[in-house]
Order: sequence, then structure tokens, then C-alpha cells
Amino acid sequence: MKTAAPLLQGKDVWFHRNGRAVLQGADLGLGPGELVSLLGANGAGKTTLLRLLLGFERPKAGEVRLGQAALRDLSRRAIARAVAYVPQSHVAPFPYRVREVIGLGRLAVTGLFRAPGPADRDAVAATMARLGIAHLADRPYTEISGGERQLALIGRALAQEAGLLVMDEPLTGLDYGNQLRLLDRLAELAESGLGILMTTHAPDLAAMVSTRVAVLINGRIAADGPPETVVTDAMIERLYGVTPRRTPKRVFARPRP
Ligand SMILES: Nc1ncnc2c1ncn2[C@@H]1O[C@H](COP(=O)(O)OP(=O)(O)OP(=O)(O)O)[C@@H](O)[C@H]1O
Repeated sequence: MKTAAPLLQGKDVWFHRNGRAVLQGADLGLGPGELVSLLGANGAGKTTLLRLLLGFERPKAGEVRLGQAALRDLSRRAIARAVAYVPQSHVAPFPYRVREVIGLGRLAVTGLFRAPGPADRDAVAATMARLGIAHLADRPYTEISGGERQLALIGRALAQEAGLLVMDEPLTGLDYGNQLRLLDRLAELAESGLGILMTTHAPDLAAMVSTRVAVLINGRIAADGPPETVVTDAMIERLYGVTPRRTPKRVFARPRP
């Protein structure tokens, strides 16, 4: 990472959509070396909170701060130098090669009006090596697997040289193996100093790797702390309205001998 990441912090954030209060005083922070999972039921407002933390939307009340500055006072480029965003996995309309997708991250560093130079090509190569995807460099982004696509998007974010990474449901659509592999990569990146905030619908997986788990309920962060204190049976019931199951449920009666 280029510089120590500043703290990104949403403080008492309020936001309305269609006259409905989606966020009602949410507090959430992200610092270097943290891997924070944000849990919440469908429609709870997780993506909305991420968009506010990234400066794509402005809170109706409260504020978002990046280091010493209010986010609203910073340019899009200044924010992008500090905070990279990996949106929900998508299929690109154009078959860019993986190295080109990652190269797009350099725009935040070089600006739009300078052609990429050897330093940019080196940065892209180093990023692919770091993520173990150098062998995919010349493959079209549209023809790689969901797990590989997710790594390419993380590569694009890392090439931006931002110290903080915000990801929206990175586990969605990945098979169990790729989910675990991706989480291991994210844990390694956090150990190397990157601050990572991700939304997820997989509390058990989040609990395995996160340094903190935050829970969004009724527009507020209802809990935020170490996984073992937050991801409890009681919290799962409160979040999703179900009792967690760890043993298989027998649907059919056993045949009589
Ligand atoms: N573009 C939009 N226009 C209007 N309402 C929206 C829009 N996007 C989201 N909403 C509404 O805002 C609320 C919060 O949505 P948001 O996408 O932030 O939730 P989420 O927790 O990320 O949900 P999910 O887990 O289903 O992805 C929901 O009620 C949703 O219907």
C-alpha cells in the first residue's frame, strides 16, 4: 500500500428514499488493517450505506469523514485515491482483457489525460502477481469464472493504490471453494494493512475471517464488534427471523424396518 489509510467514518448518517428513512443515524468506521463485514437483511440499507461512505450519495443528516476531511469537501479523484470500490459482480459489456480491467484502476492515479506508462504497466503486473492471477492477464474478462472476475475487480481496486477497499457482496455467486479462497485473500490483504469493508449475507463465513462484524437493523448499526460477540444465535434470529441450524433437518420420516 502506498500510504497509511485514513479512517473512513460515517457518523450519525440519515438517508431517505422515496420518503422512507432507510438510514436512521447509522455509525460505521473503517481503518487500516481491518476486515469489516456488514450484515443486514435484504433491503436493510447496506448498499445505501456503502454508497454514502463512498461519496456517491450525500446523507440527509450526519456526515462522512475521511481522515481529517469531510467527504463532501473532497473531489471524486481525492476520494478514489483513498477508497476503492468493488461493486456487486457484473458482466462487462465489452471483452476487456483482465490486464486492461486492472489497468482501469490506474486512472485514479494518473488522471484521465495521461497515457499509461511503464510504471503503470509494472503496477498492473505487480497487482496480478499479488492476487495470483498473472496467468489470466490476456484472458477476456467476459470469459473467466465468477471467482476470477471478483479477483480481477479487486485487482482494479488495488491498482488504484487506495488504502481502503469497499466491496458489495463479493461472495455472491461464488461456489463454496471460491468463497473461502476469496475470504483468505481478503484476510491476507487486511493483514498487509489494507482496510476492507464488505457487505455479505453469509454470517458464518464473515465470522471466520472478519476483524469486526457490524449489523444494520432498522437503519442503525445495532451491533459492531468482534465476530464472536456479534454473530450469535440471538443476533441471527434478530437479523433474519430464523433460528440458526447446524444439523440437517429431517424432512422425510425414516422408512420403517
Ligand atoms: N435506486 C433505488 N430507488 C429507490 N429505492 C431504492 C433504490 N435502491 C434501493 N432502494 C430501496 O432502499 C432500501 C435499501 O436498499 P439497499 O439496496 O441499500 O439494501 P441492501 O441492504 O443492500 O439490500 P440487499 O441485501 O437486498 O442487497 C430498500 O428498501 C430498497 O428497496
